[in-house]
Amino acid sequence: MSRLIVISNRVSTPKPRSSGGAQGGLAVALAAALRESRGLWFGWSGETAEEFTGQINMQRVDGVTTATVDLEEQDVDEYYNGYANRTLWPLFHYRIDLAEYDRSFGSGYERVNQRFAETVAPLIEPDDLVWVHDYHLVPLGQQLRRRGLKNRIGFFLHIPWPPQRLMVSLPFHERLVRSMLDYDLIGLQTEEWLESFHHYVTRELGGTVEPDGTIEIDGRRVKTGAFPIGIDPEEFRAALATDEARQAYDTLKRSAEHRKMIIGVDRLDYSKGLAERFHGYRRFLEEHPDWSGRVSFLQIAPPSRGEVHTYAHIREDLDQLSGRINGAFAHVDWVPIRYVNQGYPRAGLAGFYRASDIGLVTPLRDGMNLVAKEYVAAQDPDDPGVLILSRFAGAAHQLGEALLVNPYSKDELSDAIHAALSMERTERIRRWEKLIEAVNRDDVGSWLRGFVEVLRGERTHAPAEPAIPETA
Ligand SMILES: O=P(O)(O)OC[C@H]1O[C@H](O[C@H]2O[C@H](CO)[C@@H](O)[C@H](O)[C@H]2O)[C@H](O)[C@@H](O)[C@@H]1O
Ligand SMILES: O=c1ccn([C@@H]2O[C@H](COP(=O)(O)OP(=O)(O)O)[C@@H](O)[C@H]2O)c(=O)[nH]1
Repeated sequence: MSRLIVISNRVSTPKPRSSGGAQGGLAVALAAALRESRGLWFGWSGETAEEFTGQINMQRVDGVTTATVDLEEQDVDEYYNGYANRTLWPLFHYRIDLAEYDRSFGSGYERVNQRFAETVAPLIEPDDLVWVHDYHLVPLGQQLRRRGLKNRIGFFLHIPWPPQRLMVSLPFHERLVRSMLDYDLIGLQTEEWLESFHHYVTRELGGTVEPDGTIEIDGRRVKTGAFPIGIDPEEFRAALATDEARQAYDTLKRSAEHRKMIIGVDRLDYSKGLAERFHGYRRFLEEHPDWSGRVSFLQIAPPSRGEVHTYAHIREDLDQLSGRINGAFAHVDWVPIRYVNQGYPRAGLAGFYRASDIGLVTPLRDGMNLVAKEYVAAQDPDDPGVLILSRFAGAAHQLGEALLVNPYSKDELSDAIHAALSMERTERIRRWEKLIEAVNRDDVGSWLRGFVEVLRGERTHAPAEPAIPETA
């Protein structure tokens, strides 16, 4: 079997199983594939050095080899904080109003992609299968080809692909997309993003798309497909069975004092629709005063990408917004919103999800959203909670039995919260059974196998995606 080489901006260094170290499903699944193929995971260490030396820090933990490099501060500013998170992230989440372009971001991005390529290329053997991840590394395949690599190289984008009319607002967009033609396979999360990508390729590059998703441009053929990422439901249920999860469950239940609990868990990111969610909850409190003191909303929002100014601003906005809502509606013995700017380990989150009657997952745009799937996996089959899910999250394509909402509409959010709080147990069970079936079916293992089999040429194209229902 050929070795798998995974390349991504961040590398999740495995924690020894003996230490009981918790990791996300993605890291666990990739680690399993890397272990099986005796492969390698390469990326940025998350650290900076005064000068880029290309010195690789190799580690081998539980049969998984990781190789990381430090970047210069200027690299981090221009590549990670700059082009990746100030240019591509907002644009790809349809926020051209927030997208910034600076020539230095573009050159920093190219420089880091070149540095990654020159550092990792000597570690790659002729039979290896190379899998590049995400918007930080779009041109990496091209850089590897320039260094003579003939291997099969695949690329998976974890975030949405924007409509062609937005994509063209990116300076030098054609150059970026043409660099992708050096991959053998390009994967997106859903058919919707895949369609946008195909649309761009046909309209802007004059390419053609064959029925199996292969694109052809100037004699070059690249396979494309939708591969929805998932969680590892078994691993998540195991997290739920730990003492840490039980403690988290008890703490939240005790603090709720028989009130209904609503939970949101998101990185502090404008794409997650947190302000709109708070406004929707406020609308619910205004429209349903009978629920005053009988429901509590816990929003967990760990800070993210704090060096990017748009992220610092949302933090200030949400502090004010939650304060205003609590000021307007709280009683001496009840606050409507508990807003926590801190991250929790997954086992703790599993307990919090289980203790909550509603999972409120309302991003304005999201490649997938694994929190939605984790919330479903954590529920009690005999008395499950209700998932309220944005129709603009990739996860809505698989989780059509959630209450699907337009996250921009306060009214829809308010109505959905009311419907969820009033939903009969039989209806909650009926919906949850469909949801858990989808979570189990489209799990992280089938995502990984699906992509790798097509990249290896063992399968011709991605499995078909079930149609998204028109109504919730
Ligand atoms: O590495 P950070 O800058 O701290 O950001 C965290 C990750 O955010 C993005 O996640 C995406 O991937 C998820 C899994 O496929 C998906 O469910 C979610 O919708 C996406 O937003 C980003 O794409 C990752 O590279 C980051 O590591
Ligand atoms: O305090 C927290 C908040 C989030 N997460 C995890 O971070 C991931 C978030 O993934 P998602 O796809 O929902 O969004 P992203 O942050 O990747 O855009 C999920 O696995 C969460 O369980 C976590 O471990 N602790």
